[in-house]
Amino acid sequence: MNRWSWSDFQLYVITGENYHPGRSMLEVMEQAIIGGADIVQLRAKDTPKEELLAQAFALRELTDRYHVPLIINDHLDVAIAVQADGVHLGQEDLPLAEARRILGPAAIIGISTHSIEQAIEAEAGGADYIGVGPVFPTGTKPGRQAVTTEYVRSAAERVKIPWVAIGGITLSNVDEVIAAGAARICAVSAIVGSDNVADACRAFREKINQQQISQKEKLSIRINGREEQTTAQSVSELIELLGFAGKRMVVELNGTIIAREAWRETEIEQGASLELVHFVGGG
Ligand SMILES: Cc1ncc(COP(=O)(O)OP(=O)(O)O)c(N)n1
Ligand SMILES: Cc1nc(C(=O)O)sc1CCOP(=O)(O)O
Ligand SMILES: [Mg+2]
Repeated sequence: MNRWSWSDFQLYVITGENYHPGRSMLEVMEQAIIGGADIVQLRAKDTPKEELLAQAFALRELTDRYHVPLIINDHLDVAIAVQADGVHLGQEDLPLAEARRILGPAAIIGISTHSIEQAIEAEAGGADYIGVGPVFPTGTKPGRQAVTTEYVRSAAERVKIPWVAIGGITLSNVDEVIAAGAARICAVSAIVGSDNVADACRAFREKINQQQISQKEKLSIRINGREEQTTAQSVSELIELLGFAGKRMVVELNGTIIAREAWRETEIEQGASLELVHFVGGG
């Protein structure tokens, strides 16, 4: 069965009421969902509990209508009261083990991490996903040191559970974050502060999808012992892309010499190993 699972999410949108004066949290988040937010978090740091609870009930009703998972930031009691799908906890919030004990195995528990050590600890502790950030400095969390795309790169290499890049991510810098290995993006200001929230979400999703398509199309191969990525599908295409077209070459593919006449129909597959010898000069 090909069912969507919450962990397939690509775009995670968090509320940020200060960013949209004159528009309600609900209308902004509905636009975010229409534009493609596939997971939503209620985060309202300075809102009194009673008001927060009312917002959570309203957002639960909205997210249920669109079948989008709802995460509550910090407050387990609110998450339980509104039957949210889970909670998001920071390094200084309730410990993960306590939250799991209270919420049970079905709840989605996300943990903020700011280093690979914290990521590994959260993964080992049973987190369902982690936040990786802040990638860039952000006014939403002023004074926090940016972890840079270096941490995104380490997360891409080492974290096995779903993880989402967060912090100062905009349409102008998201390509860098995706190029560093992020498959999931989270944003507050760049989305809820946008004049057209739905279009902002569409644009984020488009960027995530574009990068993933081009990553998928690339093959990892070895050329003369070096790891390379290529879009070439045949030996002749590879020779052209490398700028050797028309040159005198010997091509060995996976230990077999390939005659020039066979270059066009000889396919290059994932993991192929090539030795390319280019003869310089005459004779
Ligand atoms: C998806 C996601 N990642 C990180 C955070 C930040 O959580 P925390 O460090 O607890 O900070 P506050 O949001 O509580 O100020 C998040 N909320 N969501
Ligand atoms: C809430 C939050 N947590 C972060 C973390 O790194 O843990 S960064 C962040 C702010 C994200 O907002 P914006 O998209 O406006 O930068
Ligand atoms: Mg928190």
